[in-house]
Amino acid sequence: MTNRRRPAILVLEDGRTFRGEAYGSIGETFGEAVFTTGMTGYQETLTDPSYHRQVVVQTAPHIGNTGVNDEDDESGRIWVAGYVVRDPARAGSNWRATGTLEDRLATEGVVGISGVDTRALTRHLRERGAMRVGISSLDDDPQALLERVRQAPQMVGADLSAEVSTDKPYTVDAEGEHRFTVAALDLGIKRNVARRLAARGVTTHVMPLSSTIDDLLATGADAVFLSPGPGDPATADHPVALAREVLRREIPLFGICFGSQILGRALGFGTYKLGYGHRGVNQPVLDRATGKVEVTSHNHGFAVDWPGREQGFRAADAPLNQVIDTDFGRVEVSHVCLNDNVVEGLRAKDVPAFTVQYHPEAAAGPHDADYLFDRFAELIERGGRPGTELSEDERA
Ligand SMILES: NC(=O)CC[C@H](N)C(=O)O
Repeated sequence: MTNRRRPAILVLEDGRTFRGEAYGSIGETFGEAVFTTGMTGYQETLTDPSYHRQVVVQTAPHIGNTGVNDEDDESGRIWVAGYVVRDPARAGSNWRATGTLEDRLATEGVVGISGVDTRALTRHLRERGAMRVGISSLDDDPQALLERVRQAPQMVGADLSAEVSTDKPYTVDAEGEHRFTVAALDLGIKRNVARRLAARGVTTHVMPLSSTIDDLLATGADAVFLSPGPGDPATADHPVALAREVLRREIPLFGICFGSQILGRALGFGTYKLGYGHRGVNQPVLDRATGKVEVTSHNHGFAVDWPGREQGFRAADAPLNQVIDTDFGRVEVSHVCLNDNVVEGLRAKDVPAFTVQYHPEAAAGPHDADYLFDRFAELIERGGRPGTELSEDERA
């Protein structure tokens, strides 16, 4: 099912237009245009629920080379609202492949465009910021499409958790001997989170968005996990209230990405929209406690606001021992992005909670940050005594 020769157009909300060819499904789609710089892992990107309502631009010029397979999905479907590539592989080939990427996009109704100068498009988004976009292989009139783009919903203010969360709880069993039980609030969880926990003897109960604190605790949870997910964290009032219940009870808490923004809000910080976000697999992050730099996978358009940011204060410049007093005691910035000083992790000192804004569960990697799942397991093992998440080795 190849529609490669049918013309398609891409129109950004500021009117910039790119012409290309239909890729995937024929049709029309709208969303927030974002670029990702990952050279690998397109299947994981496409199936990551955090990309719900986003039109993803791949800066890597060749996409689809290894086809798609039955093992690498991060959820049960493709979530991106649209897909923009430069030069799709004419054939997908890999020992694990079960089909081609374009057929899968078409089967799942994902409208894409190929033959676009994705470098020019990325530079535009980097200069002007993430914005709404439309792709059409039905209508060749950019002006008419532009009007529809401008009617599409914005990402700021988008409350999307209910659209991606599981309807019913389900369980992912520990591998080998069971050590701990974690209740994971599903705001758009990726499969590899539960796998990384399972590898540490953790049984994970993945819980729907509507869960109450009693529902979470009824699983027998030793700890709570707040998942990544799409949308504007400023809208996530129920998860924030739930996180505050967890903090109040001093139950160990770990969160990733959207989960990190929710912990930030639960502690009393705001969140804000980044110009064009961080999306890719080679973002340098400093762990301020150990001084180590890790190369990490990111996918976020919002971040936790830090006192003084708007006046030019950079979290990375804060003295290592600087803590901020919150409703739940002292908190420190544990991780920062070395590209732009965005807050990439929070650690509470008086309650057992820590989070990162990036993806230690990243598949296809990198795996530098996998140690964070060890820190979580150690925190649970110590009965949630806070402020000591560093392992013996890291403290030495
Ligand atoms: N991957 C995520 O959890 C993304 C969180 C949030 N939707 C953001 O864009 O910042």
